[in-house]
Amino acid sequence: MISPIISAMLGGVPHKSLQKQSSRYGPLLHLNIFNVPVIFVSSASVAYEIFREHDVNFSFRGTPPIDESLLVGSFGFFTAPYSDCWKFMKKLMVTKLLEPQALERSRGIRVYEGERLYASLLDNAVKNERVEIGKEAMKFANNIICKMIMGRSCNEENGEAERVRDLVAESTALTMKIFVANMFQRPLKKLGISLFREEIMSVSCRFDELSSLKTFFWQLQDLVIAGSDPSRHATQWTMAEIINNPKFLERLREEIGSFVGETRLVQEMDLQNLPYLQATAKEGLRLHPPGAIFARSSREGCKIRGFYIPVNTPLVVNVYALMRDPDSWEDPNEFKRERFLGSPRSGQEHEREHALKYIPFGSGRGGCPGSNLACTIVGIAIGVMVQCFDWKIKSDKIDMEEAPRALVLTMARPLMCIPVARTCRLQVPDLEMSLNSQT
Ligand code: HEM
Repeated sequence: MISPIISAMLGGVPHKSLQKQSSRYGPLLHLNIFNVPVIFVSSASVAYEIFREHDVNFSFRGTPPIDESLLVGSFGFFTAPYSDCWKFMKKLMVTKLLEPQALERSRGIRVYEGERLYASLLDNAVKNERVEIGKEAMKFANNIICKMIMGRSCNEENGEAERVRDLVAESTALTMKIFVANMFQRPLKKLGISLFREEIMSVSCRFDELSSLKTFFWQLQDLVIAGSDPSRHATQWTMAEIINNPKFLERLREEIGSFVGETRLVQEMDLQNLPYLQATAKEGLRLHPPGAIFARSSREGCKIRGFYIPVNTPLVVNVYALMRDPDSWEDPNEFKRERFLGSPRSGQEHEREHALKYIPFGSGRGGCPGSNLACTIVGIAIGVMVQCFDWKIKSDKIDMEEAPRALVLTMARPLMCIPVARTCRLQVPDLEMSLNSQT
């Protein structure tokens, strides 16, 4: 069984191959790979048990394989051990940037960037130019996050912004390698092998060279990477689902039309009144979670379902398999927004059930602190694209194939389409004026 697991991780589409192995051997696999015990989890009930009973024990992502690197060194949010320092950093980040009051203070930034996204797509539409949806979404998310952190977006004119976005994409593309290097570092160290060191250090050094980011703490660079790339993938996958199903597009447009109208651009404040849009984005994240797999490591020995798990055992949670688990979801492979519509149930039981099944933002103490911001970014991007444009594609249907060898769920072929401006009475925003009204 071990060799299919290794080839799953290094060869095909890892979350899918692991899902296949789990459906054959069970939702909790405990394997010894090159003498390294590894646990694979692929069902909601097992994940829930782990994060309910052993959350602190599994809140650490393991010792980074290359300590001096910016991407994996032990000072970032992703790699720092759970400690008072980590808790302090996280609290600071949440209170200053990500909690609802902080998001309220930075709302002007997202309104402005929404208008900028619209103006840029309108320009492409006038020129009948093809756009890569993922690139537009990345630009949008990256500008927002950089502005929220540094007070300004990166400079488009001197190529700085492009370099930052490329480095963010390169960093996420490296996650599979970092993941493997991290998991097998003990046997590799013994053999004197430092896997992928050169590639990781190269991206790290180029990040370090960027003068615009010099003012950042390392942790804030982590935020730029953690926030921009998943938002790009989430927007791209969900737009692909929408374009493939014209009825979805119509229904969303109807909703936006009836609440927002046709004379102003949809924005963040509207999202709470647009349940279809919210449900569409949620379902997009369920079916195509950008973080398809996440890994943690045990800080001490513990028992899970009767099995003893030794200290420093890597735990691999297959988010993708978990959110397509037929025991938790009806028609798990179908894009059904209805599952997130209807009267919201509240109370502990519902929250428990929800936490059990729906984990595109991870779980427990290491879970994503940017989930509210992420839902807003993805919601506005999709809202603007749906409200203002029709989308022409080359073939009848968009190919939904997933790229191989990626831990971040990536489309095998980027979504390219031509925006066609709709005949609505929307004013082209005066970006100069909006800029002055930003907080
Ligand atoms: C659609 C967009 C996003 C998705 C799908 C996503 C998903 C995730 C996932 C799966 C994790 C790992 C969770 C775990 O190990 O349990 C994570 C961690 C994290 N995310 Fe997000 N994320 C998104 C957007 C953002 C944004 C916008 C920010 C902030 C600007 C952000 C900041 C972080 C940070 C700092 C961590 C590390 C947390 C820790 O180690 O304590 N993410 N995210």
